[in-house]
Amino acid sequence: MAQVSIIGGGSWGIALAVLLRKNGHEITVWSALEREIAMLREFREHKMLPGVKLPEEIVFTTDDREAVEGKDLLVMAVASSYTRETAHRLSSLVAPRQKILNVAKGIEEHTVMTLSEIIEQEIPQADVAVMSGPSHAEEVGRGIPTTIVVGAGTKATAEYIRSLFMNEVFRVYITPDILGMELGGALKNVVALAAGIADGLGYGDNTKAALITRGITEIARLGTAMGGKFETFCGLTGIGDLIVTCASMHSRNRRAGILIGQGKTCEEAMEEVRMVVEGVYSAKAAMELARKYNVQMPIIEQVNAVLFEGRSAAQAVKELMLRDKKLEVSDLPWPEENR
Ligand SMILES: NC(=O)C1=CN([C@@H]2O[C@H](COP(=O)(O)OP(=O)(O)OC[C@H]3O[C@@H](n4cnc5c(N)ncnc54)[C@H](OP(=O)(O)O)[C@@H]3O)[C@@H](O)[C@H]2O)C=CC1
Ligand SMILES: O=C(CO)COP(=O)(O)O
Repeated sequence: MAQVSIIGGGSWGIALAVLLRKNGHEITVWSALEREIAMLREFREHKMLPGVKLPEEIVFTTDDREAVEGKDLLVMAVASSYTRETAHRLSSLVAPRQKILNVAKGIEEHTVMTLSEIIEQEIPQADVAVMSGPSHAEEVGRGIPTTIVVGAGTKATAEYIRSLFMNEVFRVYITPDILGMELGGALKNVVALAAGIADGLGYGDNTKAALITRGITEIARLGTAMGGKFETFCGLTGIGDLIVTCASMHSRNRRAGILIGQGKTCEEAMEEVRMVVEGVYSAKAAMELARKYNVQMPIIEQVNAVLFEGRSAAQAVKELMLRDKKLEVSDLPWPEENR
């Protein structure tokens, strides 16, 4: 049995707390917000996971020391915009090579760093790993079969973390390609906003399939230019997570996109969804990275224009449809060129 702390009491952190408790581990849930902890203690349920009872044995705390000291694993489940300040706050309490698993998805806007890079910068003594894949908290909380990937700096760390999480409804794969995983997880949220916008405009399955397929092409183009492995973008943390996020009503990014497609502003949509819409924060960072690595990301460019420059959603779709004519796969030769 391991001692695990979940850092952040949002829906994903709580779903993972319930899963890990079912696997027999001792769980502490930490939040920076006293009010969140008081509600979880009192109601033993998270508002976004109705019907998922939080076992009595889970300890809830706002005490940093209680959350960190002596734990076998810290699961960083705060929204990406709080990753740096939370890591900074807890840093001095983290022991050398203490394991930290980031489960949030995002890229920091002003530094364009991935979340594991931020944690490593703030807590250099930690052994940092990531977990990502198609996994809505609402379904994991209900024990619906789910597959996911753990990436780590060593195989031993990845295998250890897998041993804590894996059970008959939660299958865990492992990989050394942390960068590819994190880029896939962050960038799919921006494409999911586009998929939601298309739904909000009343478009259909053809449009959705186009956005998913061309979206993963964009993600892989940037991701491989940055050093991620192409195969990772074809896997659970790439196309897998993109499909689930573009297709599911559980997705906050898709739901925010639908509202924007229906005519709401970005701020109004975020207000209405009332949970973290990570794609809005990753969109600008993605554009910055596209410029830095000199790759084309037309869908992500149009999402930025709609979110931040006042372009109408319908105009953005028109611009995507009428952009320069292209080959589908850029380096396939024509028969006549081989003669
Ligand atoms: N929900 C899902 O299905 C999945 C979510 N994720 C990722 O997990 C991350 C968290 O998402 P989710 O749990 O759904 O988000 P929620 O909107 O449910 O919760 C927001 C998170 O932000 C934290 N937070 C809010 N204010 C502060 C603060 N001042 N300081 C520190 N932390 C704060 C909350 O902590 P607290 O509650 O303690 O206040 C909570 O962990 C996101 O990056 C998301 O992309 C990944 C896979 C699945
Ligand atoms: O990452 C997720 C599922 O894998 C959750 O996506 P949303 O943040 O859009 O809800």
